[in-house]
Amino acid sequence: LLRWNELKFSKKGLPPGTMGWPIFGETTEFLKQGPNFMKNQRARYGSFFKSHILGCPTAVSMDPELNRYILMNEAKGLVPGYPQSMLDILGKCNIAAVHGSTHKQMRGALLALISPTMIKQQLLPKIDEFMRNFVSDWDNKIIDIQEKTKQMAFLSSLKQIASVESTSIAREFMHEFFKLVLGTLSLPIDLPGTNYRRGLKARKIILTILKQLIGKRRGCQESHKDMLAYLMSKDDNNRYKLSDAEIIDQIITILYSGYETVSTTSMMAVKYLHDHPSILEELRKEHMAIREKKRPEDPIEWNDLKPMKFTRAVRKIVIFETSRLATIVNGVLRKTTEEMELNGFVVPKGWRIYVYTREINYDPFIYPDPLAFNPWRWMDKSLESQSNFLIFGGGTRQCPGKELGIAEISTFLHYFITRYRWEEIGGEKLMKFPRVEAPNGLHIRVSSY
Ligand code: HEM
Repeated sequence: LLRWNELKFSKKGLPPGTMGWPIFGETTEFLKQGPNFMKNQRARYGSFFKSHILGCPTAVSMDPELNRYILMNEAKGLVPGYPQSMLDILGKCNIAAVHGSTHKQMRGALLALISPTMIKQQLLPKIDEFMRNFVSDWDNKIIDIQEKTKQMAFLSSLKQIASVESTSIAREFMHEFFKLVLGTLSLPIDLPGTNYRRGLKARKIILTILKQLIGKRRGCQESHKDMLAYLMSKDDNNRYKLSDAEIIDQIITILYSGYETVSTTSMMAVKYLHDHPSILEELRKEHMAIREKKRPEDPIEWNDLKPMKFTRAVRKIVIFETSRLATIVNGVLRKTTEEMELNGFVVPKGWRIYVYTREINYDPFIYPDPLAFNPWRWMDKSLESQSNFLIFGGGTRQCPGKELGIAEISTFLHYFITRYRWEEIGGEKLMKFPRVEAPNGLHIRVSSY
């Protein structure tokens, strides 16, 4: 069978590599060996090789030049290649499901919602209020920081989107949203009891909740200041007039894209800071200095996040060094809409392309002593502007939520480290691949500082 499968994919010009078993390909090896699978294949076949993983013939690129080309050239037929289960559940108007002018329209509408001006004037006050309340009653408790950061990422977004907080709607929405996320990461088998089926059901319930919210807003005179109000606004300030279906998928996009990225980065920042007490102390000193200039009820403002020397470093600690070392995002997926030549090889139509960026994070030439948690390396600004800095993706789909994500995580850490000290209960497993997660949670004992 292995031989037969290799022959089936031995068309002239394809990139080198192996395809594994019919149907299953090399998925088991990929998931079991993790990053070593990719490293071994690269050692044998070079930085551009073929494989068959997660249900699709796939060309894997670990070549920096080629990665850049792929990310910049969506118009040449290199469109997002996320799994069908994900697109079914996230909706037809989801940003990863649309291309060309529709993508421009949806991305433009999103950028207008989360621009620096919007963050400064509207979102940060909401984030601040949310974070200070969210961490307010953790004293003397044992908490699962993984569970808490997941709730934090979701509920903070929901507050920014629809000013909904700690109500029964928020709880129901969160419950369904967690099922939706699981569904997007599962095999698309639509049978009773599968995560995929549950995810589709959760989408239906979420649609009903959002339609009711939109209907209520239309029926009342009260004015709101949140993302939903902006999306629904008919005045000239809103250049992008979206249909209700588009508004709903846009909201699901915002919730989904900022969920695992923000929650996992926050959890891992708490973990790394716990493991590096001297870095935590330095960080805390600076944050205490911000607090001392304020009354207890004063919020964190844009200016607190921007110019201060150390807060700049905080941004980097939480986002860049944590994302680099933990590799929150292993890479991004594209697919070919037609047969094309890449690096002198032929990639057939419909193949998936895995722009696998994980190994860049541990390249000792870019990051000396790459396995050390050393936030100060990011004080050298040129690291961030390098073309192989792909923590937030690159090209036409580079993350539009970068500043918002940074603002959320920074504010969370501000309130957490200025109010509390914490210790890990210890001994809990932490997985780094294929996703960063603590299968049994990450429990910490929190006490006031
Ligand atoms: C630490 C936080 C974050 C990280 C590491 C991160 C990372 C990424 C990466 C790697 C991509 C590229 C995906 C691709 O090329 O296919 C991306 C795209 C995207 N991100 Fe983020 N992200 C973060 C936070 C956020 C937040 C808070 C939002 C909220 C709105 C967001 C919204 C998006 C959207 C909508 C896209 C798709 C853009 C498009 O297709 O045009 N992200 N992000």
